[in-house]
Amino acid sequence: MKQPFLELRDISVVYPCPGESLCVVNRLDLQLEQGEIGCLLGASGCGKTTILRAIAGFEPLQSGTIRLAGRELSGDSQQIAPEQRGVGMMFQDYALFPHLTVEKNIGFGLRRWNKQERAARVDEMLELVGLPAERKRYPHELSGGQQQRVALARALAPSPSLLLLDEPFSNLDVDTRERLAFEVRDILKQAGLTAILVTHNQAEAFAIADRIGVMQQGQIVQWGTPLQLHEQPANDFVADFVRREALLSQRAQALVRSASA
Ligand SMILES: Nc1ncnc2c1ncn2[C@@H]1O[C@H](COP(=O)(O)OP(=O)(O)OP(=O)(O)O)[C@@H](O)[C@H]1O
Repeated sequence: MKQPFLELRDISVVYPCPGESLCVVNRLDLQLEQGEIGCLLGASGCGKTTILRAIAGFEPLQSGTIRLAGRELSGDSQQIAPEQRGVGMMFQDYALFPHLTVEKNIGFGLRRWNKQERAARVDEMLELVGLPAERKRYPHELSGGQQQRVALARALAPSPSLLLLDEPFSNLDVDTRERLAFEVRDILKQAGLTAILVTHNQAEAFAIADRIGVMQQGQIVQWGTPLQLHEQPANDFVADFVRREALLSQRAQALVRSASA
């Protein structure tokens, strides 16, 4: 039987707290095929970031296994170090180096590459995110949206097998975040990358994801396409969550229209 590209099987993550332990991720399953964009959507504190940290190797599992591209990353038998997982990360605060130009920021993870290969890869990434003219600028000379595109280029440059995006748009204004969500989807699809995005913003999830997991208290209540969540919510919690934002994103509207055409 064909294995999924990314598989989280029955994983639990527990934080030690004074007097008791806090089970933040509770026997969770998740599967993603190569080239798919998954999204974990849920209220603050439901465990979204913890799942990304477990995939990246920063949080040990209490139980369960994480496999990527046929390799066990975390499980009973082994715990691969974060830098050996082939997993890239991108966060909400850009985390760009302020004293480095755009091209040096993008090339930062390629220091072991030879000079020509590194320069060619940086050029390719600048083209991909549409910023070749900004290559000599410093982060403070760019808009928030441009900075986030540099952060994306830097995360993609070493060709990770999987990209994790933790609330990447939350520091941006509403118009920019919606536009950038669509742009990022296009860039990821062009690069053929498998990715997981974490957000509590439904419009963002619908704009970017092939599959969305609605989370509640450390579990995924429903894992489905945007259309499935919208048309066949698994229970009242999912229905309320999906309905909560009165205006659906443009993509959700387009999906509903094309399905009923
Ligand atoms: N290192 C830690 N030690 C103890 N508890 C933690 C730790 N990190 C997170 N938690 C707790 O675990 C729970 C889940 O946190 P997590 O950051 O995964 O949630 P989240 O869904 O990403 O929330 P948000 O949307 O606010 O970022 C929260 O109750 C949080 O307070």
